[in-house]
Amino acid sequence: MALEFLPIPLSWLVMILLPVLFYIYCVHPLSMFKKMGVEGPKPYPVIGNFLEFKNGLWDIELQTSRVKEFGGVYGVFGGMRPAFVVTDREFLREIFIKQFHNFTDRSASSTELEVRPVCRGLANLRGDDWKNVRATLSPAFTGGKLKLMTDIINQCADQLVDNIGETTRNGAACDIKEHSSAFTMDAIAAVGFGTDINTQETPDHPFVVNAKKAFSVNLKNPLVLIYLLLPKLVKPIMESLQVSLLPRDCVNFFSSIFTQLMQQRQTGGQGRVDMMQLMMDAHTMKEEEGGEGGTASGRTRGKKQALTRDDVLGNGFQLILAGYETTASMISFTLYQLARHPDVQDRVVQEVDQVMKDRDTVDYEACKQLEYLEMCIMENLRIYPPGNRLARVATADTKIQWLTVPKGMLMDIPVLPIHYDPQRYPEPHKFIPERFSKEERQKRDPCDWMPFGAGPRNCIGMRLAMMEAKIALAKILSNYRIALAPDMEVPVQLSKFSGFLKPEHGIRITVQPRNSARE
Ligand code: HEM
Repeated sequence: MALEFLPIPLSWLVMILLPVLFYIYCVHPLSMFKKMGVEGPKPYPVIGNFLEFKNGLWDIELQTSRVKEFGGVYGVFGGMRPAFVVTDREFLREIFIKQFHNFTDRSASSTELEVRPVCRGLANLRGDDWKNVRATLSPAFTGGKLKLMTDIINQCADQLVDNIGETTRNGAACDIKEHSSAFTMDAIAAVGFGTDINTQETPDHPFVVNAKKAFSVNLKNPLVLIYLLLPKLVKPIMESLQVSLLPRDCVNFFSSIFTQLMQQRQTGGQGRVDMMQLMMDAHTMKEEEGGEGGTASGRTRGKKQALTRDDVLGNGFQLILAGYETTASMISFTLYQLARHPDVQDRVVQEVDQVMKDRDTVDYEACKQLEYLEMCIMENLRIYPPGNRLARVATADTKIQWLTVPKGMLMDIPVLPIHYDPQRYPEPHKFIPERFSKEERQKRDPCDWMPFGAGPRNCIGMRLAMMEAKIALAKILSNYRIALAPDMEVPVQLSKFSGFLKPEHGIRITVQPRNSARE
């Protein structure tokens, strides 16, 4: 075909233009790091360095070898998106703490999907919007509020102990990951949102089914892959179709749950001071201001921010999910470690017995006294962090030592090579709780242990998660001696492409009721 005004046929023009465009958009940008004098593995057009993940996201050996080869700061392309991979201690301190004002966000507006209500969750917010919503939600996690939550969490933990007893009757093994997940779901729903859903009794409860769907997103999903490779290109399409990375039915389920909860709280409330109520108070502030349509600046009052309906739905959804699988992994993987190290288990049991001698419930004070248990949990989180990457985006052009960081650049922080660095942790594959004694912790750099992130934008739920884990573990160990089931693989096989820590075949344990149980 020839267009009259063209000197050459259109097909020729396309054949010339396509390679030129391909070069401009997919080849030329890949020389960026070379020009900056930053090393890194060789990227390929379109896929960038995605082949680095061909063996999965939990390949400790490969990630550690990359740091050895290229150093503590190197460049990669996630698809066509450039990022600095940072494990150097000084650089980490600059990003997370000293220059936090230049790295407040986790993703850039040009790549973050604006699909409501998911995009309104705290973890996705940027700039002042993030700062204000964080100030609104933070009071839900103070020591005073945590104290009020211990009774409910203890009740959930009692149910957990009973359920373990029930499943393991006659010496059968149980998957402690499944039990822990049901426990953490009940606990977060009750303490955060005042709903008693009792998923421990009903394993196929819609809360569990839908929450699991939210965690099933992984790199095998073609939609995720296309978005990861070419975010800027695919973002407008996904936004116009309102497609988020999470399954629509799961988003719809939780949106309808939180809409009902909002209605309940509006018509009388339940008198609780929990995450839901803090959000509702901030939402009422919104309505007093006259509607839902305000801008971030218009919605700001002091530091706390009035929340729209989407804000409440997005954050409700995110808080439930953030506190569910992560905390369950922490509990079940710690039990896996204790089962593998009977001598450590003995010491924890001794401490638990001592602390629980005059108590029925693991109260706030007891949690503080369970110091050796805390060391075990922390060492387990070093070896098995529930998430393995952190992210920050430069919100302004800046410099860190010799490195020029342009605005919009993604800083990709892989937690595994930091946690398995023999300089930071000699014999890194060994489970040694003593690494987290008070004295050792005081000596340690804040960016050497990052299962909960670091700096002002670290995990908002860290203290709640630690408290839940201590209560559950103390209750289990007061009642049972635990061992790995004969069919449990050692070391535990991880689900390679899951973004969150996941045992491929569960964590199977057997239990022996202790004589001193519930004396
Ligand atoms: C073992 C349990 C948990 C682990 C390992 C964990 C881990 C993390 C990590 C690594 C981050 C990112 C931090 C950063 O970028 O520096 C994060 C953020 C977050 N976590 Fe957790 N988390 C856990 C439990 C919880 C719980 C129980 C809640 C709430 C109920 C929660 C809510 C959040 C929220 C809302 C954010 C976003 C914070 C922000 O952007 O300001 N997490 N968590």
